[in-house]
Amino acid sequence: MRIYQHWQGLEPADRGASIAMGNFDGVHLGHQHVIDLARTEAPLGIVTFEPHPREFFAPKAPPFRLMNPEARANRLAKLGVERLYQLPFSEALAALTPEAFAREVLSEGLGVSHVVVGADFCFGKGRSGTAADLQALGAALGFEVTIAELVQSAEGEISSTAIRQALSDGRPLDAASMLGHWHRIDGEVLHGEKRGRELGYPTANMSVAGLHLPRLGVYAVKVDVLTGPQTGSYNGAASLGVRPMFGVNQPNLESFLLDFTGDLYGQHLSVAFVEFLRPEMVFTGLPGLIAQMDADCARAREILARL
Ligand SMILES: Cc1cc2nc3c(=O)[nH]c(=O)nc-3n(C[C@H](O)[C@H](O)[C@H](O)COP(=O)(O)O)c2cc1C
Ligand SMILES: Nc1ncnc2c1ncn2[C@@H]1O[C@H](COP(=O)(O)OP(=O)(O)O)[C@@H](O)[C@H]1O
Repeated sequence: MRIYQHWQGLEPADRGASIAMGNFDGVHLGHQHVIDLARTEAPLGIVTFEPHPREFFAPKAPPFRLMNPEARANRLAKLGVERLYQLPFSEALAALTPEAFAREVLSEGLGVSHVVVGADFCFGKGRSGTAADLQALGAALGFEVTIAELVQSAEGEISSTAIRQALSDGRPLDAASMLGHWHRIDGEVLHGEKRGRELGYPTANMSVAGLHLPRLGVYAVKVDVLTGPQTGSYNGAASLGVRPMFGVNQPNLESFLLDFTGDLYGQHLSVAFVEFLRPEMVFTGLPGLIAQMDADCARAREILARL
C-alpha cells in the first residue's frame, strides 16, 4: 500500500482510484462495508484526513481515537487497500465548500473514478455537504458516487462512538462484535520502572497517549509481537491504568506475556483486549499484589484457551 500525504501534482498513474472516504477510526464492520463497495477494477484507495478533523477543531478535548494513524494504515493494507490518501487537514481544507472540495480535491487533484461514503457522511465547510450532495457533484464532475447503508450489529448501528462506549464500559467483546476484530492498542515497548521483574512479572510497557482508553483495569489479552527475534502471538494479562500501588502515574499499558522469556524493549506489539478481569487495586503489600497477579494470569490463561 502506498501512502500519499497530498492531493496536488499527482502523477497520472497515481490518479483514477476507486476510493472510500471517511475517518475510518477503528476500521469497524461499517467501514469494511464501505471499503468493499469501493472494490472495482480501478485501484482501491482510501481518502482520509490527518489529523482527524475533530482533533483539528478541538485540540484540547480528551483523546478519542481508537487507533493511531500507523495502526489504521496497517489494518487498511490488510484489507487490500492499495493507496492511502492521508490528506493533511488544515484551515484551508476545512474552508473548502462542498463544491470546491469535490472539484479541487476529488476531481482535479485525485482524479477519482468512484467514491463510496456512508449514508451519514458530511463534508465541506461547516459539514454542510451531504452524501446526496456528493452524488450530484460527482455526476457533474464525472465520477460515480455510491452511498453505503449503515451496517447494524446486535447492539444497533455500528459506529466508532458505540465502540468507544463499549470499551469505556469494559465490554471488549461487544466492541469486537462491531469492529469485526478485537480492539487493539499498538506501539513500541518502552522502558518503565524495572519493578515488574522484581515482582516476578516483567511487563512490556506501552504508551497510550492520544488514544481513547478502554475502562482502566486488568484484562486478558492476546499479544502479537510484530518485530524482533521472537515474533508471534502470545497470551497475556495486562494492566491498563495508573498503578495506584506505586504513586501517581500517567496511564499506560503493561502486558505480561504468558510462557515467554526474552527482551522486548524497542519491539512493536499489538495488544488485543479480550476480557475485562477487574479494576486496578491497592494492596497493603507486594505479596498481595503478586498473589492477585497469579490469579489474574490463571484466569487469563483459561479465558484465552477457549478462543
Ligand atoms: C496482570 C497485572 C495486574 C496488575 N494489577 C495491578 C493492580 O491491581 N494495582 C497496581 O497498582 N498495579 C497493578 N499492575 C501493574 C504493576 O504494578 C506494574 O506492572 C508493575 O509496577 C511493574 O511496573 P514496571 O513495568 O514499570 O516495572 C498489574 C500488572 C499486571 C501485568
Ligand atoms: N513474559 C514477559 N512479558 C513481558 N515482558 C517480558 C517478559 N519476559 C521478559 N520481558 C522483558 O522484560 C521487560 C519488562 O521488565 P520490567 O521489570 O517490568 O521493566 P520495565 O519497568 O522497563 O517494563 C519487558 O520490556 C521485556 O523486555
